[in-house]
Amino acid sequence: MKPAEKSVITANAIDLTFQTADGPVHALKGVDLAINQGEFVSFIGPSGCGKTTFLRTIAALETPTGGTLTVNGMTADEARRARAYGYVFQAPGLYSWRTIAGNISLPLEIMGFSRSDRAERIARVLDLVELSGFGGKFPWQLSGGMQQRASIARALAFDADILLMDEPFGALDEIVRDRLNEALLELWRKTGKTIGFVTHSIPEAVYLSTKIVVMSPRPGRISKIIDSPLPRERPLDIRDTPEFIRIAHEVREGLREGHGDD
Ligand SMILES: Nc1ncnc2c1ncn2[C@@H]1O[C@H](COP(=O)(O)OP(=O)(O)OP(=O)(O)O)[C@@H](O)[C@H]1O
Repeated sequence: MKPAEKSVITANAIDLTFQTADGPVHALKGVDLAINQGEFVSFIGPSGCGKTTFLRTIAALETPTGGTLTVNGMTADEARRARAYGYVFQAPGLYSWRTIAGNISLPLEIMGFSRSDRAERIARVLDLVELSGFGGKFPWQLSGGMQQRASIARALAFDADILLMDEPFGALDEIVRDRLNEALLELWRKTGKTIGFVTHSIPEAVYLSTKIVVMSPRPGRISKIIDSPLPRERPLDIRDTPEFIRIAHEVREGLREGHGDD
């Protein structure tokens, strides 16, 4: 097997049922997926189809009620303890009383990195997200897009080779989102990380991904997996090409089919 084809996340028949006061909620049913090293995988689907739950399951923030999941050959729980991934939430979640550098430093402090190692890592990740020079600022001094870049820097600081991102740009306007999409692709190409990315946006999923996982609700399941033939180098205007429009159409069809049994 070529190194590029090594599966880093493997899900087999994952089921997850939440017990609620109103009865069981089948958030995931029979989810099978292999994510290879260096892939950029987007999860798209209507509200409630289990995108966040699946990402949280990979990160051992939820425990499946059935099936098996491995991350870097470990259980999700072992992978979490081995710090196999960074996790980026929808809201930047930066502490207002800490500077940007201080926010990035916090998990590193908890993990016991030395002061000089922390300083070196903070400088490197700020550079990666193009925020060099902003380390001394407080979150409220930065725009929403810059704050989200800072939260990505925080997730990158301990060098995990997997990055899990739950709709990180959902709250941003389209122009800022375009810029961050470009920056994220650039970062992905530079670092070779494996990325799992939740989105509601078809163009965002098609622009970013090597693989698009279309999900459908009740119960949450994968209805279609689309491997993108687009090159890894993607200027924004690739969105006007027939190939891009064809893939976007395929995703839209997948979403429609997933709704067929509603
Ligand atoms: N902790 C929980 N307890 C009970 N039900 C939950 C819990 N977390 C999620 N659910 C339910 O599981 C289903 C899947 O939710 P999930 O948040 O994963 O969907 P999603 O596709 O990410 O939705 P959205 O796009 O709105 O974020 C939903 O019906 C949701 O209400």
